[in-house]
Amino acid sequence: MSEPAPPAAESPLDPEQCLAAEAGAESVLVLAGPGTGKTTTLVGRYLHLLDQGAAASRIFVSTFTARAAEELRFRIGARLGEADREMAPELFRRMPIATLHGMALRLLQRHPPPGCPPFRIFDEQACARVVARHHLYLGDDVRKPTDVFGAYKDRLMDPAAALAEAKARNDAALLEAAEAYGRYQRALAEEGGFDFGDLIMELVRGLEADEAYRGRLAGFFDHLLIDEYQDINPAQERMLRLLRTQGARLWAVGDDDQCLYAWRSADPAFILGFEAAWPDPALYRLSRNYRSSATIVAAAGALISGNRRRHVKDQVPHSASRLALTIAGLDDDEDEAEYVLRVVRGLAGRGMPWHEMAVLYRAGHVGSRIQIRLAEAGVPLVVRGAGEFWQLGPVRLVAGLARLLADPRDMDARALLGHGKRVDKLLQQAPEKIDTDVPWPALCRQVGRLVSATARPPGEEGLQWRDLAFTAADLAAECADAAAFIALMEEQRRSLRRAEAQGDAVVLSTIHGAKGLEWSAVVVAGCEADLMPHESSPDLEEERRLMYVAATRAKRWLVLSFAAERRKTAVPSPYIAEMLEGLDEDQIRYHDTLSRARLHAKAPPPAKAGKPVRLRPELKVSAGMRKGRTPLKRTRG
Ligand SMILES: Nc1ncnc2c1ncn2[C@@H]1O[C@H](COP(=O)(O)OP(=O)(O)OP(=O)(O)O)[C@@H](O)[C@H]1O
Repeated sequence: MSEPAPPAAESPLDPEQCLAAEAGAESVLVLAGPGTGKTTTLVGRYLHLLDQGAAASRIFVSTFTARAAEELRFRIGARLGEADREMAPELFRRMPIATLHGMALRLLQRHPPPGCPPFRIFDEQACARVVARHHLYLGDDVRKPTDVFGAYKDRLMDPAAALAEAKARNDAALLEAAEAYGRYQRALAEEGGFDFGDLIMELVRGLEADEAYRGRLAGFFDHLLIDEYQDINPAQERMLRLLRTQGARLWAVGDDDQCLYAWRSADPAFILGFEAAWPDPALYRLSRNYRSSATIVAAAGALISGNRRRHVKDQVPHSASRLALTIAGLDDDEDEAEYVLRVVRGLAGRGMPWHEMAVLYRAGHVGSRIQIRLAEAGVPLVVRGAGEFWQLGPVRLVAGLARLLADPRDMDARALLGHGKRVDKLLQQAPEKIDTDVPWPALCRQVGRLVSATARPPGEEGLQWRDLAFTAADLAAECADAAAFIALMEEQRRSLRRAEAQGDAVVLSTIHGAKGLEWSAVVVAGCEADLMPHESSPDLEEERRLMYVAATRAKRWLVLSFAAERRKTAVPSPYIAEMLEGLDEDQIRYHDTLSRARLHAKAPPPAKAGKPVRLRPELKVSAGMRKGRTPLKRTRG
């Protein structure tokens, strides 16, 4: 990971933040909305503890991601530097600031519990290989097997407990999952592997089983400082409980409205029930939003008030700015990418550094067209989450297979396809399913359909897979022939690398990847009814929280964009209207009259005059595919 940029000097804490930072109770929860300075207060708490004589090595700080841990370490280091209290580098490096998984790993490696076997960490790919080797796929096409096994671990259930639950409920799908889980754990054990979920589970097992061991480990810490407490799951809560048995104080910050990880067993009940769950509890609230304009605070507040299961929080915007929120209703993803380019260039023209801008989206494929367009136009960018478009699994399969079918001697195409069961299956089916005697664009569309249909993983990931496969097929079909496509790919890959190499860059990220961050200008792209809330999500409150997190990353400029067609006719997300409810007319700006019409129309108006209208019958080729696009204009920008 690259080193984070030096943090800006931090402001002194306000009175509410000071009270929270200096709280004396045994269990403290600081409950507050976005931008109210929770992380800032956590840094303040840390410094306060040092002032009180606490040793840095005995203050454990947990963050949600490893990147956040590094940023926090940096922020604390900078504050100590400002106060001429620099730490010895070795001490600084060893400060226990990590994710809860990271801390479990550290403890297991340095102080293994009695009976814990030596282990290697298996990352996501290694775990997927175990699943493939042992055919641990589940009949239910909704969730990935490793997610299902992970969810058991998040609830501290071993295979025996999973089996008992399945039998008690007499549920065939649960039984299948529990049996597969048992085989997965046996396979991991044979290879001496621990996956991520095993770390906390093993540590908890050791702490629970052995009182002396528990006493020793719990004796390491006097303070546990937990950021993003809303995303804690049962296994993590248990770990904290056990690490407190020697009297460590718990100090947590969180916002139930930003709980985004229910699918990883995060449970807002932990933050909602904090006071009943911990000894000598004290609740502190922060009410001043230092991040966002009055407009953004009002719009986000109106949105989140639609959720029922939450703590209601009043927020006072520190900034009185009523700068308007912009709504842009575009024709399609290509038009949206072009629009985003205009927005970022416009802001850069007004002097805003690139790194103060972000484009956020619910589903990775929404970002792909934008990623390519910005890179092509020479805008420096970094992609968080999914990564470079041409390296993504389904994209490589489409590009590789289309090129290989067009020219069986194209060795680069073979390399692009890679190897594995999925590739074998595709190559086996291609001669039967694909007519190679058709022009290049039609060939690409057939390949897109085949990749989407045959090689798709289950669940939401499968929907993303489908969309990425179709986006890649669309881009390929826009070229005249395979040679033109190869040239396009190369040029775009080069511009993406060039764009990434520069330090000052626009961030493109999924909303999940934007947690805890802030930018002066944020475009939330793909605000459409089937993406926000996502069509595959059963939890509408969590979907609204996602939109809330996206909107509240913005300091001054917030743009919500939607397309009238994204492979099929699309309608705006209901969340846009919910946000506008909180605003006055002067706080809303429409990109153009069509955007206003599209937002308020019962049936979406047609595309702008002068643009070729994509005909619905073409969609019959395949749900989700479209044909007849104009060639990518190589001269624009
Ligand atoms: N007392 C203060 N005075 C001025 N600015 C502040 C103060 N406290 C926090 N800020 C600023 O407010 C912004 C948000 O702070 P921070 O990231 O700590 O909020 P947060 O509550 O953790 O947000 P989120 O929940 O969205 O992650 C930052 O730019 C921070 O510098």
